[in-house]
Amino acid sequence: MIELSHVTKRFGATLALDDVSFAVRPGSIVSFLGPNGAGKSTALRCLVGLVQPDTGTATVAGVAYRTLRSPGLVAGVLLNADDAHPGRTGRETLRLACLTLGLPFSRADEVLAEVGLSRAESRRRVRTYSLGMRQRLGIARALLGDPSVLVLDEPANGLDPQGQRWLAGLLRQRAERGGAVLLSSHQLAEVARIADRVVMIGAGRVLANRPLADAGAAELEDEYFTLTSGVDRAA
Ligand SMILES: Nc1ncnc2c1ncn2[C@@H]1O[C@H](COP(=O)(O)OP(=O)(O)OP(=O)(O)O)[C@@H](O)[C@H]1O
Repeated sequence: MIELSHVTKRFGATLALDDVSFAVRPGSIVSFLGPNGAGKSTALRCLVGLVQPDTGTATVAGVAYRTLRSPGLVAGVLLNADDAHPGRTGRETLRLACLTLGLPFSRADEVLAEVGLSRAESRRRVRTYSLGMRQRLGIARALLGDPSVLVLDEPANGLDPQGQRWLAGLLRQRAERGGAVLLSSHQLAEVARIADRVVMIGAGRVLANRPLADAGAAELEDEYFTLTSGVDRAA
């Protein structure tokens, strides 16, 4: 379970989040949608303890992320595909993470295969990776501890169409195994294909929180533009 409850966050004069509440239940995929500056990343950062809400609570698996002893075993997080050190290989990056999480090195090779990074690619330095390859490495890092919660900021960014389809399948598998998946996205077609629910946010406020059911990309696009058209950027 992922839960934000009445979260408000102000940066100086900017009200980035205004009484934001929503939950992601086990077994479901929720997509977080909103214009640039709407507050999506701030909400995700609140969830993983990188931003402290002014009021309200943000929890994963029922507790504040920063109180978890081995967070990577509970919640897999991808906030920025450029987190990995450019001078290390993909495999070294994951092996280091295995050490932190107390996992055997063989787990690094398992997730590398799962995200489709080949043996040769995993032995190249991250600075030589394309955006899509860095994104796959970031997803591998999030999956390493086989967590029941995934928090992913624009995970499909840079993935080719095959990669996007692969990601959709992977996230669906995690949800079917009882995982709670929260991802932010700007790609409406991807959201319509992947998610069970959509939470739309504008100027820090939740504008809609509803199941997607059979809604297609066109319907979602209409709703998105209707809801966000009158909303100013966070101010
Ligand atoms: N550390 C910070 N200091 C000052 N303002 C911030 C900070 N972090 C975010 N903001 C502001 O808070 C608002 C919400 O930003 P946020 O990054 O959460 O939006 P977003 O929905 O993720 O946008 P995008 O789609 O462009 O990634 C913006 O006005 C942004 O400028």
